[in-house]
Amino acid sequence: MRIVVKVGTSTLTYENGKLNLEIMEKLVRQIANLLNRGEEVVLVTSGAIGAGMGKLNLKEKPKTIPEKQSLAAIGQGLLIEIYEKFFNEYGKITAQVLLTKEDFSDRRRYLNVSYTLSNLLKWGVVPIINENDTVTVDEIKIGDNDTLAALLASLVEADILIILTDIDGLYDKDPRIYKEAKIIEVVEEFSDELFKIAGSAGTKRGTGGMYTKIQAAKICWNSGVKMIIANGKIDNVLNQIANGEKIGTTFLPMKKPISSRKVWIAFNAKVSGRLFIDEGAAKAIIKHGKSLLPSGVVKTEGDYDVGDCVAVVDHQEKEIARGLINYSSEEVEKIKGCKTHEIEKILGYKYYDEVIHRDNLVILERGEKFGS
Ligand SMILES: Nc1ncnc2c1ncn2[C@@H]1O[C@H](COP(=O)(O)OP(=O)(O)O)[C@@H](O)[C@H]1O
Ligand SMILES: N[C@@H](CCC(=O)OP(=O)(O)O)C(=O)O
Repeated sequence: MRIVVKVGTSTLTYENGKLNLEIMEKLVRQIANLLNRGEEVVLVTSGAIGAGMGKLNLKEKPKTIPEKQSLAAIGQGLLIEIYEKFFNEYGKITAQVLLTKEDFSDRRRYLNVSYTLSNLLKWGVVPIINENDTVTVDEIKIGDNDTLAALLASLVEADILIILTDIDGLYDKDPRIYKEAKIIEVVEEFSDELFKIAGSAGTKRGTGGMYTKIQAAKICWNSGVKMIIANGKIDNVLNQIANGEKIGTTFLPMKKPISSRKVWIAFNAKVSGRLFIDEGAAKAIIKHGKSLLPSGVVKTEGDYDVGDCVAVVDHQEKEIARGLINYSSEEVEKIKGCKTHEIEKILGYKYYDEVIHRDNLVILERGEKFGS
């Protein structure tokens, strides 16, 4: 079994920002044991900024980017040093991998990451992954490790993503506000409605709270990866999950997940522009699985080239699909609203009949993404 384990800052650090060595040691021991059982494990760890704060005795997370990036640089080294020490005790080898959004959005880099991780796993090494906070600024940032872990789980085609946090799972209401909140044991079918019950981070140290975990669940659901949110403080939590015991909240994957290429288009590719389409075209691509023809395009926005990823927007300005486009923005500007047989007359050439072929189109209806 291939398992991605994500552990959050709220679990790894004490309120004073210092690392919780006991939790880290138990986590490493459990992962080492999973390896001994023959499982493959990728560890996505937060805590660099938190550990940096602890080291400098800062009580509040600083607001400026250079301060946060400096803290990440200080804390990341510390984190890895401790993980290495503990994994060494169990004779396991680790590899630090720091990623940015571009490693996911650039298809070549994406595939390279995938080959390297596959190789590390083949060698029985535990890749320890975090976002490269020291070099990423907002525009090229994934921003939270729940999403990063889900993208990775999809990339390595994991069987399961386990998100360890400081609460027992997803509650039907934010439990800090509602005392009567109940834990949800299983989510069989992902729905965007789930975002409504998600509150923000539980501690000043965490990022994103349940919202980003639900975002992660959406990626996993579409990619065919099971996801579990569980409390990182439960004894032997990873082994219990690997044994199939019911713990926390389980999100089952979609029965017919979308292909890995379409997952990449939907969740990883950089969106370079927007195509506004009419109601007829929206119906044709959503209900009948058709390609997008120039006749349905009403307006184009952004500067994109052939092969770039664009968002497809309906008459209510709702993003309903994403796809790789067959024409540049300048060409689409000229052929929008035209019949396919007119393309050649207008441009003097024709690459394709379709603006986006259905094989390169992922539908995002009601926020859910489906396709073949
Ligand atoms: N519906 C909900 N169910 C469970 N926890 C929630 C919910 N809404 C908000 N939370 C908060 O999310 C927190 C976990 O997210 P976060 O603090 O970002 O942890 P981590 O550092 O592990 O990512 C919980 O401690 C809880 O207070
Ligand atoms: N990459 C950042 C953590 C970002 C993050 O998502 O944090 P968390 O919500 O604690 O999982 C760090 O190492 O500090």
